[in-house]
Amino acid sequence: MSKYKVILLRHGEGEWNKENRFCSWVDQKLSTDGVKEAQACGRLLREQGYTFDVVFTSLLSRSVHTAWLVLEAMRQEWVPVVKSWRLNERHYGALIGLNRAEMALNHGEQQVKVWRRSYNVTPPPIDQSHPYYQEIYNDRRYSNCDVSKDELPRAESLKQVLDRLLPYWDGTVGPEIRSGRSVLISAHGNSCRALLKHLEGISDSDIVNVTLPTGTPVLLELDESLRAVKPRQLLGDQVKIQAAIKMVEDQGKVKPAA
Ligand SMILES: O=C(OP(=O)(O)O)[C@H](O)COP(=O)(O)O
Repeated sequence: MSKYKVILLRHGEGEWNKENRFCSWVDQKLSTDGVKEAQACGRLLREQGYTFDVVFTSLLSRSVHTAWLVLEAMRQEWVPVVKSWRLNERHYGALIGLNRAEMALNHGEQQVKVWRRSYNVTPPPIDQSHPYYQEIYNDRRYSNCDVSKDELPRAESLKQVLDRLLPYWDGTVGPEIRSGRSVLISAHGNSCRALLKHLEGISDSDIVNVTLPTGTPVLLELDESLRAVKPRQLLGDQVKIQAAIKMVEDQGKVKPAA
C-alpha cells in the first residue's frame, strides 16, 4: 500500500548537457533552457498541489539552482535545502569533459552505452594529469564532507554510486520521509538512476534501459519499508517526455554529418 510520496528530479539542462560532454563532478551551471525547465517544473508541481518540507540536493550548482528555481516557482523558497556529496552525479573518471558523440566515433556506440548505462562497469579513473582534476579536488565544497578528500571517488560504476548513496538514503533522507515530511530530491541522471534501482528493485540488466530526461519530476509512491509500490510516474506532457528521453539516449550515438 502506498504510504509516502517522494519527488525525484534530475536538474534542468546544464551547459555541458547542451555540448554533449560528460559533466559529472565538474560544476557547470544550468543553461538558459535548463533554467526554464526548472521553473516549468516548479509551476507544474505547484499546479498539481505539491508542497515540500525539505529538499535534498547534491553539492553541484546545477542541482542546487534547480531546487531554488523549483521552490521559487512554487512560492516555497523558505523550505530548507540540505546538500550532500552523496547525491552528486556519478563520477565519470577520465571520461569527464569528453564529448559522447566523438567517443562513439572513436570507441563505438556499444562501448559508450556500456560506460553510460551498465551497472558494474567503472570507467578509467581520473588522475592528476586530467584537465579537471585540480578544479574538482581543490574545490572547498569537498573539504567538509563525511569522508576525507582522499576517500572521494576517482571514478564510479552505477553500483559504486548506489554504495555511497545508500548510507545517506538510509540515515538521512529515509528518516525524513518516515517522519511524514514531504521530500524533493534534486539530483542527477545517474544518482537518480541508482536510487530508482534500489527503490524499485530494478535488476542489474534492466537498469541499462532506464534513462531520465532533465527537469522532469518523477513521482515515487513508497510503502512503509520505503519500497516503490507502483511504477514511477514522470509528470508532464508524455509526448515531450518520451522525446526528451530519446534525446538523452541519442547523445551516445555518432553524430550524423551535417
Ligand atoms: O553530468 C551528468 O549528468 P547530469 O547532467 O544529470 O548531472 C552526466 O554527464 C550524464 O551523462 P550520461 O547521460 O551519459 O550518463
